[in-house]
Amino acid sequence: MTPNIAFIGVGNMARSIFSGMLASGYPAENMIGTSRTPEKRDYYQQQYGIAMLADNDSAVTQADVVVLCVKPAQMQEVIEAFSASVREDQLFISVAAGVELDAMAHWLGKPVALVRSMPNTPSQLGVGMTGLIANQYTSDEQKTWVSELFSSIGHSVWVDNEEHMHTVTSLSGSAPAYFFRFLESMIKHAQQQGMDEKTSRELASRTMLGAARMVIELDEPIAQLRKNITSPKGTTEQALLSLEASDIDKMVADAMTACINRSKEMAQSFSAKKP
Ligand SMILES: NC(=O)C1=CN([C@@H]2O[C@H](COP(=O)(O)OP(=O)(O)OC[C@H]3O[C@@H](n4cnc5c(N)ncnc54)[C@H](O)[C@@H]3O)[C@@H](O)[C@H]2O)C=CC1
Ligand SMILES: O=C(O)[C@@H]1CCC=N1
Repeated sequence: MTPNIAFIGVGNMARSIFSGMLASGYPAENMIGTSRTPEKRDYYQQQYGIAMLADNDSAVTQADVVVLCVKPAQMQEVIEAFSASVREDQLFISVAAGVELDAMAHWLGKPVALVRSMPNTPSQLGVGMTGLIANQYTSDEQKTWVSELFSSIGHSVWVDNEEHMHTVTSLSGSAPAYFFRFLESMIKHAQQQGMDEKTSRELASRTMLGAARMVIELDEPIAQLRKNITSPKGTTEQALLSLEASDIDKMVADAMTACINRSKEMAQSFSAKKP
């Protein structure tokens, strides 16, 4: 039987997950979403055909699996408000950055299966990348089901140490934004050279896609793929020398460290809210 899934707090991430699931054939009649905003409820219900409710408690009651998609700062209040309706046969999956299993288990108040995930927005196209970790009440069967769920919207990896979720956030959860930012700079510069936005966007973004596919599909070191493009005394060499002069390793390490530090800071502040 297909499990009923409730998405608590439908926004960017919930939409990315359920639209990917719908595209891979998960039935809309087995999905419920919640939102406090009437316009959003109407929009998602009409656009995606899933039932949209205002009441989290009612959505949780109807669900076999509950996907918690509110912002990290809202998680405690939202979970505690429906915790009386939690059943021990349910599976909870959180997508929130920086909210640890321990804190969520405490707010849920019962020994329930709980998975912390860190997905990303490419999930909406079925090419997401998700990091996962489960608590001690999650069975192997439930873990397999969760792997299958995230496989339907891309790829997933389990980590065995929750500390690694900070690194996952910096490598895949937040990272589409770094790549978008890099593309924005490239497209802006091409436009400064007089090329129109549409043409520059197509050239740069299809190149990013092609480069990523080469890394994934060809069994070659990334440095070798780079060297294959870099003719001695050629054009690429000059671009790469310029990136090295700007200390690209440091720039990237600083950005990832800032992401990791914020994730750790959030984990600390949410766990501190436990009595
Ligand atoms: N956007 C992204 O790329 C990623 C986001 N995440 C995580 O996903 C979660 C959601 O992020 P976004 O979707 O970007 O935020 P969002 O703001 O687009 O979505 C959150 C939604 O929750 C709704 N909401 C707030 N309080 C509610 C309540 N009491 N009852 C029902 N709905 C309520 C809001 O109206 C909003 O539509 C966060 O915890 C974030 O850390 C994780 C990975 C990637
Ligand atoms: O920026 C954030 O906090 C969320 C988590 C990963 C991507 N977006």
